[in-house]
Order: sequence, then structure tokens, then C-alpha cells
Amino acid sequence: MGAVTPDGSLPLVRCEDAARTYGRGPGAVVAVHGLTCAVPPGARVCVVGPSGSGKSTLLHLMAGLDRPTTGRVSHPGLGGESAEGLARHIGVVFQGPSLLPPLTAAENVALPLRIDGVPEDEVASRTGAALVRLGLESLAGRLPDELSAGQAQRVAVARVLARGPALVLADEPTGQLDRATGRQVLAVLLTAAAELGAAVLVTTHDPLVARALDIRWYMADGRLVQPGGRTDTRAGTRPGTGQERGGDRR
Ligand SMILES: Nc1ncnc2c1ncn2[C@@H]1O[C@H](COP(=O)(O)OP(=O)(O)OP(=O)(O)O)[C@@H](O)[C@H]1O
Repeated sequence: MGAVTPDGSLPLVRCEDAARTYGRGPGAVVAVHGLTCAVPPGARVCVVGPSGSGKSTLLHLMAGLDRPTTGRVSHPGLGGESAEGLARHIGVVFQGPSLLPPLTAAENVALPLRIDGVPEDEVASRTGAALVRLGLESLAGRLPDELSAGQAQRVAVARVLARGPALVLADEPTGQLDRATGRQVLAVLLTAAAELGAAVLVTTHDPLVARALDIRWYMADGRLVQPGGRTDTRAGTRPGTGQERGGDRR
């Protein structure tokens, strides 16, 4: 547990001097250098930076999919640190195709709920609601092969949102879509997350995507930097302020 965010709530995720190095010895790559940052409930954060700047590594650390080599990543606002507990509270949207090919769109959305042991009538209602929220009800019976890339990505978003996460982490969710489709997918993601009260953190290279979010963190060479290029040793968030970097960070 740790300090609260400016509005008094515990951050959903907090990185304290978290670093991740891949490999050892002379070939080691420091993907992120001691990052300190936090995402409070309901925040809409964009992590912007060029390819290789460490955005995905940061997202994986926040999701609990990877561990920092040094420093700490914690989830004080999510009431538990186990991997299983985190998976229920954090939804991850990946860049590329992530649907299971033999399952229909609806079955893909329902699968994590079934794995969670949700009763079957509730699986049906939550799946239906998620598909409607993403405008996919007419595509519920289609297989992934029968969907466009944008439709498939919307199903992936529906699958994440059906579990009712407190935090959605989206790694370049529009990276493989054309610009118009990408914007549409991002818009429905943000609207649906807002309806559910979920915080969102999106990584992107695309300044247009970044503009759709309230808070922008910039990364370069594994560090959080200010837009002008200075290293930002701590990034924090106050939801809805449109700030470029944090004020009170922890
Ligand atoms: N599994 C790995 N093994 C070795 N190096 C890695 C590994 N994953 C990432 N890296 C390196 O870590 C650095 C940061 O990579 P990361 O994928 O986090 O950047 P990114 O900003 O998300 O890039 P992109 O926008 O291209 O996805 C890069 O130099 C990358 O080559």
C-alpha cells in the first residue's frame, strides 16, 4: 500500500523506480530505466514515443505480465497482488490479432467469463451487453476469419470490457488498422471504458491517437521525458486535466 493520489484514491498501478533489462552482460538491453509513475482510477493516459522507446515494456510491467529487474510495480487500488487477482481487474488489448480462430465473436467474448466461473446466464448477458456496447451485435456469430481487422479489434475490446476491468491497458491498439478505422476503434474503446468507469492507458506512436486522451506521457530511450525532451523522473496523473505531465505524482 502507499500514498494516495491527489483526489484521495489509491492508484490502480504504481511504478516506483521500476527498470527492466533484457539479457545480461555486454548484450543487455535496458528497455526502461527507473520509471516512477501512477495511474489513478478513471484516468485516461496515453504513452507516446518512438519505436523501441520502452512503451510496451512499461505496459507489460503495469499489467503484471512481466516483472521489473529493479524497483517495484504495485497495484494498491486493485486490492491484491496475485496474478489471478490482477487478471480480473486489468484488461489488456494487444496490437495484433488475438481472437481464438475456432470461436465466434460471441464465444471469444464469453470465454474469459467462463474461465472465471461466471454463471452461464450472466455470461450470456454480459457478453451480449459488451457486444452491443461495441456495436457488434450483428457480428456475434461470425468467426474471426469473417471479420475485418477493425471489427476483430472491437471484439478484442469487448472481450476485455465484458470482465468489467478497473484498468484497460491497450498496446498500440490501432497500430494495424488504417487511420479511420483506428480512430473509430479508439473512440468506442474510450466511450465504453468511460461507461464502465475503467481507467485506460494506451501506448502509441500516433499523435492523433494521443490527442484523444486526457493525459500524455512521453517516452524516449526507456525514460519518461517532458515534451521538450528533459527527463521526467516521475509521471503522475490527475484525471481529466489534459495535463502533459504530472503534478503530485504519488
Ligand atoms: N524480449 C526482449 N528481448 C530483448 N530486448 C527486448 C525485448 N523486448 C523488447 N526489447 C528491447 O527493449 C527496448 C524497448 O522495447 P519496447 O517493445 O518496450 O518498445 P516500444 O516503444 O513498445 O516499441 P514499439 O513501438 O516498436 O512496439 C527495445 O530496444 C527492444 O528492442
